[in-house]
Amino acid sequence: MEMSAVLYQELNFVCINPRQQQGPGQMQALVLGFQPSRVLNLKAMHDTNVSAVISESSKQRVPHVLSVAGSDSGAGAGIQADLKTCAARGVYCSTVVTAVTAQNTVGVQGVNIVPERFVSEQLKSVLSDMHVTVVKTGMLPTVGIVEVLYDSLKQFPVQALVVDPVMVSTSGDVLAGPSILDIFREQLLPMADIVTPNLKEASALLGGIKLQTVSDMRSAAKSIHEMGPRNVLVKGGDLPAASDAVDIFFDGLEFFELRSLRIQTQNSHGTGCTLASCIAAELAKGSQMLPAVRAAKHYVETALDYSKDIHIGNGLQGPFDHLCKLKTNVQNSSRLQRFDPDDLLLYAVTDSKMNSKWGRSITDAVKAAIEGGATIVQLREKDTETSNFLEEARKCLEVCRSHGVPMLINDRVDIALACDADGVHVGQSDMPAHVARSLLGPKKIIGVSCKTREHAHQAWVDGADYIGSGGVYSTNTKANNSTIGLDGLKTVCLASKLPVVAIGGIGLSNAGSVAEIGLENLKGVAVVSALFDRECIRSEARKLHTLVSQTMKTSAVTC
Ligand SMILES: Nc1ncnc2c1ncn2[C@@H]1O[C@H](COP(=O)(O)OP(=O)(O)O)[C@@H](O)[C@H]1O
Ligand SMILES: Cc1ncc(COP(=O)(O)O)c(N)n1
Ligand SMILES: [Mg+2]
Repeated sequence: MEMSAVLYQELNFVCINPRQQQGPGQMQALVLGFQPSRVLNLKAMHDTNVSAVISESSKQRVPHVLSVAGSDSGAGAGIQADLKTCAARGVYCSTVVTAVTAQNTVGVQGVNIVPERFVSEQLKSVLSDMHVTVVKTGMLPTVGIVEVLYDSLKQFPVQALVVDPVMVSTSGDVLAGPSILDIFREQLLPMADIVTPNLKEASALLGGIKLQTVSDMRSAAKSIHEMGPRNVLVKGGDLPAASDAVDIFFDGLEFFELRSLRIQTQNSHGTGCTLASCIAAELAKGSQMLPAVRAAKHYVETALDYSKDIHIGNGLQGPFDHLCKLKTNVQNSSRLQRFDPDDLLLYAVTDSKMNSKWGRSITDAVKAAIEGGATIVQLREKDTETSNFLEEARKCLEVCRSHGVPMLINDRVDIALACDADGVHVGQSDMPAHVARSLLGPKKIIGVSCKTREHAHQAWVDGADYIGSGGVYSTNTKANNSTIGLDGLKTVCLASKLPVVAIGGIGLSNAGSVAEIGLENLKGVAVVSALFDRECIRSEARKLHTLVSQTMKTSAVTC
């Protein structure tokens, strides 16, 4: 069973229709992290026929999102935004139109609701034939339409359901009235893998309470989670006086505060639809939930930034350009976000020997690590020739950028400069951090390996952004590396104000002990073999992410 799970995952989710592949479908659902109860109708897997799974791979089914939403004639939001988002993310998108709106940059001038029997007919046409991976919902204007959707999903189960509970447009026009709230709470939310209300929608779901602060958003996410969805994202695009765009993600156990720069623009019509369809697209490609949400937030930020000055229409709510990446080399432009110490939580460090041992490219390994939950990546390629390294670094950077994950280069400042990586990590015998800083400039991230108080102090003086401290335990990825143990790690943490990531021999068996030392500036663990010397990088990353984030949270409370 375990073996099949591993093999199935490495096939990159080719078999995506659980109705036709009940055994492997169940397996895939588990690997993707969706609870079997959500993947309706699936039978327990007793005897996975691995060869059948492999032959399925030759069919090359594409990841497919079905958008069940309203049409926006101005094409900034609704079905049109979903189609463009999925296209931009390389995912097929089919559509079931629930309403046709006459809408522009001024507001919504009219709404024509599609009769529920015809919504049902559209759902049947698509779901009975087209191997949908993920359903994303937007404007669901009547109780009857929610009912037919619920029935269709029971009849034709999919791997995940993303619910954007659209009620009011950015312009303030009502798209679905309060009459749908009960059925949302009772039927749709308990079935959802994630629900993504904005402030007004979260307030409506909770009976009209006021939501004005990030702390209110946390309480709202918790209360909405009690209605049954597996994950909740309360979006803070409309948070008053917020300098960052802050969203709160809650998976029932942990809260994550997802921040990005707030782009100064009027062209923010359709951000919610775009965010939800991008989450759906990333899930359809095999991503875990939190990395999918992070990637979607980064995509919205990048597209808003690219489109901040475009001018379409005379109203206050302009559309933005979802396909900006096709027009310029936006994906290779610099990261927008500042360095966030919380990015150190699960720090993946690559190793060329391990990748060749398992027959993987660096890019595939990095992609799997990110999809499993790695929050920052360092390319540490000691045996790769410079030209190959640069080529791979460019490919990896594309993957990292599209997920909003920072990518650093170990030691090689030249490679970091040549590919415009987000920064470097230097050891005590590499280029001094202050020299790297003067070459890379103030915006890049610089990390320094430190074993002692003195190293930590020097890193601060040199203008480093974080410290990598270790080896905490012994490791065979670094020859002649002395270990400092948990005590040495504590000494370094206490000696510095810089955020610290622990490194050296850390894996599932001991990451918990590291994370529970409970010092405020210990922000995460860096792992090499525990990810890249494993058959299934994605599932190892997922397990490590859960372990480290939960342990850190508990220790932070008790300290
Ligand atoms: N000006 C902005 N700059 C950057 N991100 C933004 C901006 N406005 C909204 N967002 C982000 O867009 C996403 C959609 O949020 P929001 O606008 O609140 O939803 P909705 O469109 O449903 O009202 C969220 O991730 C939010 O943080
Ligand atoms: C058909 C349709 N669906 C959804 C929205 C919400 O988008 P926004 O909140 O950005 O106005 C919209 N305006 N129109
Ligand atoms: Mg908005």
